[in-house]
Amino acid sequence: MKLLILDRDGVINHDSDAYIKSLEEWIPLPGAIAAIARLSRAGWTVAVATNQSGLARGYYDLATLEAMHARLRQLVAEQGGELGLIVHCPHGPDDGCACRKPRPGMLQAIAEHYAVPLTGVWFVGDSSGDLDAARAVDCRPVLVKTGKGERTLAKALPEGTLVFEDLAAVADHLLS
Ligand SMILES: O=P(O)(O)OC[C@@H](O)[C@H]1O[C@@H](OP(=O)(O)O)[C@@H](O)[C@@H](O)[C@@H]1O
Ligand SMILES: [Mg+2]
Ligand SMILES: [Zn+2]
Repeated sequence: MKLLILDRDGVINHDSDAYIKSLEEWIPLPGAIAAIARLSRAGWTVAVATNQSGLARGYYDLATLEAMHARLRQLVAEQGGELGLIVHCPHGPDDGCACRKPRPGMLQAIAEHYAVPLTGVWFVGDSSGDLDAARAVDCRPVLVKTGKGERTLAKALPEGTLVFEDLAAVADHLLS
């Protein structure tokens, strides 16, 4: 099974230090929807693992988050693709959950859902927590320069991290 796991904010859609708090604020990055659709049409299963501490912080509710994800699925479907499982961590930094990145709980949940091993599966993110979560379960850490990627690139990267301009470039590589 060709499985690719994506972070959401800063990889699929624009991110903001003020959080993405509404459907109107959820704006796909250039080429991101097409990248997911291209991969899906080529037989890849594309899943998402996203921290959403804004829920715990009360910035938005679950219905709003689900509206964003319904819009994401709709946009991918309009380009002939299908988005796989979306897993989110609703907790805050002090909740001590197992799912908030850099903990790998969401990656493990995705692997269990599809009954596949995580070793070598690419996890594409824009933050250090994404890369560390990948390393924790032997996924391949992949950094994109969108979202917080340039800030992340300015720091030391986990061994083996691959770097791409954006999600479109990741798709181009995987489909080449
Ligand atoms: O990149 P993913 O995992 O899809 O989602 C990140 C968001 O949940 C938010 O995560 C927050 O971090 P804290 O949760 O406050 O540490 C901040 O970085 C926000 O700018 C960002 O929008
Ligand atoms: Mg992100
Ligand atoms: Zn959590």
